Amino acid sequence: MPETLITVDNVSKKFCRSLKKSLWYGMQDLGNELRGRRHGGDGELRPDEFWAVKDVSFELKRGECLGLIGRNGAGKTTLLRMLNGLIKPDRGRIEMRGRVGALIALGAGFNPVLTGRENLYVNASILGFSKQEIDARFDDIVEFAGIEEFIDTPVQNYSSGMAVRLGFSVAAHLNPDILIVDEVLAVGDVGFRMRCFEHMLQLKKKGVVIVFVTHSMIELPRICERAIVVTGGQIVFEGLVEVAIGIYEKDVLEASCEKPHSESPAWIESASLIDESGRPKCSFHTGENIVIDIRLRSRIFVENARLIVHINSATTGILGSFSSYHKGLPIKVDNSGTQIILTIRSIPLLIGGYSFNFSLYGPGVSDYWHQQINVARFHIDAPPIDTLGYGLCHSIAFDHEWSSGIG
Ligand SMILES: Nc1ncnc2c1ncn2[C@@H]1O[C@H](COP(=O)(O)OP(=O)(O)OP(=O)(O)O)[C@@H](O)[C@H]1O
Repeated sequence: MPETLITVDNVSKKFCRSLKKSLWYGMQDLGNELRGRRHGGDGELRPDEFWAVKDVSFELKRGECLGLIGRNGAGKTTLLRMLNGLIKPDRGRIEMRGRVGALIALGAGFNPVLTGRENLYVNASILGFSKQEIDARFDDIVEFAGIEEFIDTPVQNYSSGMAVRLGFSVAAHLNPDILIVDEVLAVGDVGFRMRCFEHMLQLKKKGVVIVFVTHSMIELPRICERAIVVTGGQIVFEGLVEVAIGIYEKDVLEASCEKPHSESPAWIESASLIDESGRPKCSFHTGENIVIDIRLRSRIFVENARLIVHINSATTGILGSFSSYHKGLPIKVDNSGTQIILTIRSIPLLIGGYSFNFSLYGPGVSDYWHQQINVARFHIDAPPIDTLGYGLCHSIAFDHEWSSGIG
């Protein structure tokens, strides 16, 4: 049985929205602790306090990689900071067995006035490495970070990308048993991020436990099989990474149905995805046709209205657009309603969550009438792996083929 390296048992952390109250509560808690009483952290919330992390439990064994995903402010960084021992939970227990390498905040753990070299030695010696051990690893760390020229420059003069390069390199090269990586990695350029992923995969093979926070649903399945979705500080899902991504994307795609302006002559009444028999449908496979039933209505008879439809990925934004005007379809609308069918053939999308934006315009350039954002949501299910050809990845399935020959 692989050894459990991280145990998080019913952990909660609360914060206070008001700085003044937070200072006052801090003093109260300290007084209580000195008098040997339980501090306020154990009890219920006091005015202006809220749970940033609530009743979170999970375990990670050697060689496992856990993705932590959730909207902004969901509590991911707070959880990582507790794992790294930077802050104490108010309730619950965290056990970390082994050496922890962490990249949590930009430049975290670095003293800005010290050079990259000095910071590297300070960090490594805090982790228990002798000077000889650091000397032996120094070149690898600096070479991986790709900042040889700047290693004797004070870290305060580093760009954010350079600080992240050094931070990751130090955390990942000092024989960690546990590696904690926050989304700061996103600051690095694409080439560096790819090298980080390669390195993380190698560490994982060696049995290192990785906890990885990201907003990139493309990167996540590359190293994690399991993920936790956090909403409002609580775990709403723990399990297969593909399922977790679907749940997260549903949470991210907030529909916004704008009310039509009172002076708009026409508006979008509804837009829904249907199958061949006209029944609602929201789950598709790569290569299927998608049929959208759009209903418009107007106060007066209008001719030459224009409809523009955008297709969105939950994680990468707008992927493409369809314009009735550019396809030469003049739309007529009256107060008995108009039905428009848009068929998108052989949808070239891979697994993930998607939605549409609909914008209705009049015949004039500035006749903006009505818009609905992130509606008609749908999901592309995992395609058979042989049609995908390169594993699980949230993106577009390009029609392609390979050939090879010798000489
Ligand atoms: N020191 C603090 N004092 C008060 N509130 C805090 C503190 N640190 C974080 N918070 C709050 O706790 C909540 C969770 O923050 P956290 O940084 O953990 O979210 P996150 O999931 O990492 O978000 P993001 O994806 O934006 O980085 C947020 O409402 C945040 O404002």
